[in-house]
Amino acid sequence: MIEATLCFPLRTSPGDGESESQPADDVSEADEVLLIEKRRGLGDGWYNGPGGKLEGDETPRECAVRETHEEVGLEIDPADLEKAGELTFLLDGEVHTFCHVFRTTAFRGEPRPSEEARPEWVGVEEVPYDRMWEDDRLWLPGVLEGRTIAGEFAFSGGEPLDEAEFVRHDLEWDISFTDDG
Ligand SMILES: Nc1ncnc2c1[nH]c(=O)n2[C@H]1C[C@H](O)[C@@H](COP(=O)(O)OP(=O)(O)OP(=O)(O)O)O1
Repeated sequence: MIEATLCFPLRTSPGDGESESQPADDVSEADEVLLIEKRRGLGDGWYNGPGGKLEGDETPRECAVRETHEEVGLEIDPADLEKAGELTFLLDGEVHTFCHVFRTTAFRGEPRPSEEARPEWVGVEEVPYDRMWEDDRLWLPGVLEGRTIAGEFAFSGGEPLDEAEFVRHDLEWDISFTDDG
């Protein structure tokens, strides 16, 4: 089983008379989310949050910080990540990937592209779900509203996961995580 992370930085778009966007004080104020267009690997060409697989003995929180920095250059204090979800992706009845989802309104730097990803700020009401994993439209809107989710998503048809058929899902909202990563 692969253990992976996704991270969704959120900010407030510039108001009248302001030239720059600001990190939001909390999720309810945020109206833009940083997505990436993936340039390689699983989900190549699709939009997603920055993230990827855990390496060595790092924690999910450390992984989300490292992947966000590697992919788009933002710096995040691990303590500023809020655990928002636990997603289990099944392929042909077996757990393929367990994914920890984080969001944050506190980060430093400006996003820049990398070999792995092209970053793009998008309005939380304009997320391009037709260019994302099919399951994202089921859970990401709630995560961007500040809710928590435990979800199970079943795919069928063999590897690779991003070419398999999405067949079933089960969602539980507003849960407290026993382990916040
Ligand atoms: N079904 C679904 N919906 C939404 N997001 C995902 C899935 N399946 C997934 O695997 N994912 C996410 C989980 C991870 O964040 C990425 C996949 O990670 P990947 O790009 O393979 O990991 P990296 O460590 O960045 O890869 P390399 O650096 O080794 O290329 O997609």
